[in-house]
Amino acid sequence: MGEGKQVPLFESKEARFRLVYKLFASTIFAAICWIWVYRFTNIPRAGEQGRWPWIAISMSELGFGLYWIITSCVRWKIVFHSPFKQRLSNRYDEDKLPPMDIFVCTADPLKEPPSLVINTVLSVMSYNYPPEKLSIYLSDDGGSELTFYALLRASDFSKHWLPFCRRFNIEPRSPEAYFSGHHSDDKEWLSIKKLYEEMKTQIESVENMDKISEDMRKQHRGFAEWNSKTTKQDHQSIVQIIIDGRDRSAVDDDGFQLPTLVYMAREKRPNHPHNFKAGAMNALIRLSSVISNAPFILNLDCDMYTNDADAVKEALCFFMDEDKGHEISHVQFPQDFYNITKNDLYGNSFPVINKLEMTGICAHGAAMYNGTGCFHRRESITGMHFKDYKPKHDSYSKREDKRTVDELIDASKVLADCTYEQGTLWGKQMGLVYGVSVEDVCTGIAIAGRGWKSIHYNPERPAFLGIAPATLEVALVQQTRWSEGLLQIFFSKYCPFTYGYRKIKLGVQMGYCVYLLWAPLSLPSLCYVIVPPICLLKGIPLFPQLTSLWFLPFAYAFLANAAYSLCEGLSCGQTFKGWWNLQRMRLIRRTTAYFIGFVDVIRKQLGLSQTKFVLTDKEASEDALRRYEQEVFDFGSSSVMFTMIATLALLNLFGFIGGMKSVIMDMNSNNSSQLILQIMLTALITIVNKPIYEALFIRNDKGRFPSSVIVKSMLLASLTCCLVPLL
Ligand SMILES: O=c1ccn([C@@H]2O[C@H](COP(=O)(O)OP(=O)(O)O[C@H]3O[C@H](CO)[C@@H](O)[C@H](O)[C@H]3O)[C@@H](O)[C@H]2O)c(=O)[nH]1
Ligand SMILES: [Mn+2]
Repeated sequence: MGEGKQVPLFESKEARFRLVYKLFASTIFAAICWIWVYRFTNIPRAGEQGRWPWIAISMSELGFGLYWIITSCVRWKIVFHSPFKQRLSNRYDEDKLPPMDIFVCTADPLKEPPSLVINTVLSVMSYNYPPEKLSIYLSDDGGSELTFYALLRASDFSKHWLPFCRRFNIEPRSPEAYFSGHHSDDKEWLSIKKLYEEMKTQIESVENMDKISEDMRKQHRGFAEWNSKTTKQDHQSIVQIIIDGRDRSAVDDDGFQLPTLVYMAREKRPNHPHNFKAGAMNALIRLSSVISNAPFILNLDCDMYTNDADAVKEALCFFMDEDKGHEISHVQFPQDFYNITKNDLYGNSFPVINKLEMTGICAHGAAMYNGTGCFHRRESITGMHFKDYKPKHDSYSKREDKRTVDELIDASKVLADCTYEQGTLWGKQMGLVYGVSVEDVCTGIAIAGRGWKSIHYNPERPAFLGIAPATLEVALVQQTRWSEGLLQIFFSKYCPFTYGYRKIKLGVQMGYCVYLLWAPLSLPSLCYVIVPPICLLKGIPLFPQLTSLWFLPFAYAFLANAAYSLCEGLSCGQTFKGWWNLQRMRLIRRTTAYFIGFVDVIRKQLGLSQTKFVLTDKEASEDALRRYEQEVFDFGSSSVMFTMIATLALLNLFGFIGGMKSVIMDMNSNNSSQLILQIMLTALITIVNKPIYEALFIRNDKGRFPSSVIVKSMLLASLTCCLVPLL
């Protein structure tokens, strides 16, 4: 304290050895160009056999090559940021720290059980931060009195939980996560555990009954908001201030003030589009500006509990740095999950994305906003341009709002009404952007375009942990929504290249495209798994001979890329098997979810369908959970995507068998030696797909393919093979 120029509250370090990467990447690029030349100079002449497959494969390789260039962009420069929370504590007394508003979003008491939601809420209530400066808002798009009931119970429990957390300085502070990982015989410990179990049992029994008894209803006037006509899609705005942080009697067992706790279910009417999470967030931004109006906002999904009680302080180090803090709009922590199994069968976790790619984009000044685990500056998320922003250097004194709770509720309710946004800029230039199903990424682009800088911060210990999809179907549905929403952004006015022109650095524009272009990536991928096996069956060669010089770039590009990606995965903490599993999931995603996402975007562009948001299931059946934990594929439903997966796997198996047959029967001919690379490709796809054949032919449990899928895929694949000779 007191030194002339103050030491910074965070530092940024550039990763070393980038030159080595750049050299290596140049060699791959050379190989890619060589392949392009080969494709271009060897096109079969019109009328010659195999002209169209050749053109298709060439286009795919052009697509893959261009995409590769984008992905290497996010690896060009890597910058790691680290905050100094001790310096923050030394510099600011507790009462000088800024208030913080925390938004938790939930949307469905069945897919997101209230017992899960309140664990997230309790974890953020118990931050190592002055509780009177925290205000927690729960947005319930499910409009469910079960969730409201659970939140009431949690507010009672917090009176015991907060002192317990403080006294024993425990981690993590989600009671469920804490108790499932710790044991003690201490008396106080056992008694708090008992209290938690009691609360949980009660909440779960209410969840099971699916209604609130009259007795319980009498306990809080808030229940009067629900009647027999209230449904998820049709109800008035409900706002309840469960704990008023200004109320001197709202204290925990140790006599410390409790954080403010607010429940909100914004108005829903069947004829009003509610814009999903973006709509909920915008209502929260307005509502909180009346009730607490903190300068910083933390946004969490309801399944993301905080795993680091100091996360708020760490984030503030970035915002409050005297030198650079005022330019920063948001600090994004990576999405990590607590239910990832060792080898991550469905590739749900993103170690390489979190550690490398996101830091690679951020190195150019703007971090993606990923919807959860993100701290925002209120002005920037509301829509202000950086150039209009006047940093406030005064300390953050407590707001003295003399209004009563009822007055506050009345003043804020209208802000959550359907009609409030009509004729305003909300969803366009204010708040989160409407109209795309990945509102978070789009909003991040909008904010960067307004001149703000932002930070992606990946701490050693994950600061937030959520639930990853436990079944393949749920995982693919989520990937469909993402790929579709991301491509929608590319085609919208927020396309980084046009919207960001001269406003966002080229590195960031390209970096975003790694994700925005997931959906179109499905086209070359599909081509690569369909055309080669079909051509094999017909004996049409598509790749150079083993003895030809042209073989080299193919071998090098493939092997060097695979080796690099393996090293990258291992260095980011993946296991070898985890990396292998991810390659399979990439193949599956690109040929199913991304393709469906692509088709949906085209339909939307043509005005044939509307934006939707399929909520990710946070619960799975016991049977499904067992398979998930044992890392056994779950194909047990008749999704279209499963038929696609099985058909493509069979097609490659048939292609491989057909190719082998023709080589063996025709050992010495020139043609068969030209087919070797193609056979190797189908063989590789077949090896990667091993679990799919098992689920088709060998397995007997509920996770195998349903017979309808087996029949359909067999028919489709064999029909294709039979039709080939006619082509
Ligand atoms: O109408 C809605 C729909 C969703 N949500 C909430 O949005 C969050 C994200 O939904 P989820 O089904 O868990 O989607 P994910 O794919 O897991 O979420 C990621 O991707 C979304 C965009 O597709 C972002 O909104 C999320 O923040 C980001 O974590 C959850 O808390 C939901 O409760 C709402 O509040 N209202
Ligand atoms: Mn989620």
